[in-house]
Amino acid sequence: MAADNTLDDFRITEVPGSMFYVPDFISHKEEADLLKAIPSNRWIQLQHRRLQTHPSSLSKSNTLLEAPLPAWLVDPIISKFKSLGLFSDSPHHAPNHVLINEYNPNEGIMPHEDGAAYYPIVATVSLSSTLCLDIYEKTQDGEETRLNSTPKWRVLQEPRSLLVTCGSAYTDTLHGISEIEVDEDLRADTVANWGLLGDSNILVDNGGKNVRTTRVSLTYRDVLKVSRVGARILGRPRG
Ligand SMILES: O=C(O)CCC(=O)C(=O)O
Ligand SMILES: [Fe+2]
Repeated sequence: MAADNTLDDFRITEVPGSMFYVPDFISHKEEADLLKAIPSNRWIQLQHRRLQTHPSSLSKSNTLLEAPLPAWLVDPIISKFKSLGLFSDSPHHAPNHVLINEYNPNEGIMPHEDGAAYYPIVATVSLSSTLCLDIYEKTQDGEETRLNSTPKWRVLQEPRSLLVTCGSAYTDTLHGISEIEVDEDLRADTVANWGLLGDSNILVDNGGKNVRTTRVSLTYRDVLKVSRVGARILGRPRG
């Protein structure tokens, strides 16, 4: 990413609402440093991926106990967000929560919405492997909101890239990662962010296929409800 780029240079115009894809958002060295810094003892193993949350997971009422993010999750990523103006309109003007997901080949995440616990912006940094994020349109059927069973768009996430989803792209769609080993039929007319990719030639040379290896994603969000109870326990006066 060049220093004079603005977020609008990276808009995925095919997807309504606001979605942006920034290739090479971080360097190879920054990627390697992040992978090394991820603590090996904080993973929670799920059936189809493993994950960890920083500074901690949300309570049942979707409240975050106020605590700083670890330094390695702040620099360089949040400084780079600031230079793009990301999170400037969100309540805390910066992300306060990071979810780290790790997917082996054949692993993924079911279509879902990120929901109302967060301000409607999510910024995802991808590490190690390329894969496709499937985006589904919600359709209104009378009172009922339904999910179309086939993805409407596919966004390819390369290692070191940033994907930003906000506005109606956040509220009116679902996203998921299919549990496959190879993403196929990757072409200009099937990948929404094709023109923004860092290296589309590698896909062309590979017959439109991407063979997945293990991918790690860092999803940055601003949790709306923050409790200061932790600060009080640490000795701040009440009231
Ligand atoms: O790994 C990703 O890119 C998506 C993760 C995700 O959707 C989530 O954690 O809510
Ligand atoms: Fe999500």
